[in-house]
Amino acid sequence: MTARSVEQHAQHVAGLLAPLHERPAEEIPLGEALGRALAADVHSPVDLPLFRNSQMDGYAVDAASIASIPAVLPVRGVIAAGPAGTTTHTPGTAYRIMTGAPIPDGADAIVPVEDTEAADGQVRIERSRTAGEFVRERGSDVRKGMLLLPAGSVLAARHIAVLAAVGLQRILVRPRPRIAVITTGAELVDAGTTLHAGEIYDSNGIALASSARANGAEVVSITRSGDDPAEFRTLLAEATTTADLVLTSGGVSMGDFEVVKETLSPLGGHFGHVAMQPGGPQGTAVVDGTPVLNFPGNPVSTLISFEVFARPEIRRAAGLPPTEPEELPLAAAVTSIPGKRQFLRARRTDAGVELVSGPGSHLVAAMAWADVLLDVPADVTSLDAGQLVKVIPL
Ligand SMILES: Nc1nc2c(c(=O)[nH]1)N[C@H]1C(S)=C(S)[C@@H](COP(=O)(O)OP(=O)(O)OC[C@H]3O[C@@H](n4cnc5c(N)ncnc54)[C@H](O)[C@@H]3O)O[C@H]1N2
Ligand code: MOO
Repeated sequence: MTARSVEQHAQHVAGLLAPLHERPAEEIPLGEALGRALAADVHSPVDLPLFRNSQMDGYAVDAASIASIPAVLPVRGVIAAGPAGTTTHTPGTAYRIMTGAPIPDGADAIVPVEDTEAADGQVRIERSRTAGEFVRERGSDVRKGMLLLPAGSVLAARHIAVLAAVGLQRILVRPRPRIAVITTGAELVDAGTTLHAGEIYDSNGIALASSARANGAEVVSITRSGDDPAEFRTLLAEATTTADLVLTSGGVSMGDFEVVKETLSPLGGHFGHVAMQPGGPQGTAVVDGTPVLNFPGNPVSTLISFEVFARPEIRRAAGLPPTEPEELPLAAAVTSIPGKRQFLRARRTDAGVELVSGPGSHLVAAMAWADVLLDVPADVTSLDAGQLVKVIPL
């Protein structure tokens, strides 16, 4: 059986995952919007600042009255930031005013308190100010109706700040793909369980779920099946009721207990080899109308399969920008397997990109130490020190 290329399999996966991109935008509270992508342009419903206000704690005056200094002006009152009626300025007088408080109509400058001395209902001003100084004009930041943030903006705290400042409570964002994770293997147990001979901790469940979340997905369930096809089929049926995409790990290769392959092959699943390492054995299926990606069980294979096949589609569905590969020099020469695209674990150093491990797909600690995958094309078997190479940021 000839292996598919990575590009061919990625294209096949993209076709299966097309429904992820058709889900409608959803309206959510602003407080839950961190990291979400705006589904539509947001225009400001108001001017910002909302009203003309003081930039300093000090005195609201008219610049003309303090043109010659020192000037001594009667203080007509105190204006705090907060609910207030309108006040009107009389030339030659001052109001004590706080930062953010509305400026009296007719006042055109604020004198910071540091440049003043108050006594007996009067203020002595030691320094002139020109009209407009320390005055925050209404609409000087944004005008009502102006584009605040374009569709596609991925909301960071600063974006949420301005949406809150204009008083928006709910916003329209791209939906998060709902993902279910099923791990398989009779050897798997939860952390915190006493290990018996032959057992290992299930790391792929939490790893795939974390990968999905890190790329904008909502994880609806993480479950685990032993090697019994009926058990796996039941979990799958449950998963497809809530998920837009199911990710599985393990059970896809050439062993006697390949629960995923055994269950899904008769249901029209496709299982075969992709010319890559790690991540060679791959499966795909559509179950009850829901796409299912079947990644190999080795911990590094599972994570790299996610990076290569699932991450681009999940990010796109969530409205997140793609992770762009980088070109960096190689610290030391590298050899690679002929005929397979290799994704080697590496990290950026001052000397260039450096491998952190050999190619073994069980080396889960080395995967953690990597910050990039060195992407070696299938037809390349050696790379020289200093050569520019393609890396995929993790
Ligand atoms: N005769 C052949 N054997 C294998 C081939 C092959 O082509 N011919 N391919 C190898 C490659 S490459 C990979 S990758 C694995 C894929 O195997 P499966 O997807 O069937 O995965 P399992 O056999 O279930 O597990 C492989 C390995 O990973 C460990 N594992 C599985 N699930 C988890 C988990 N949730 N958390 C932590 N570790 C997990 C499992 O214990 C095994 O060690 O097949 C090769 N064999
Ligand atoms: O291709 Mo498998 O995923 O190396 O270990």
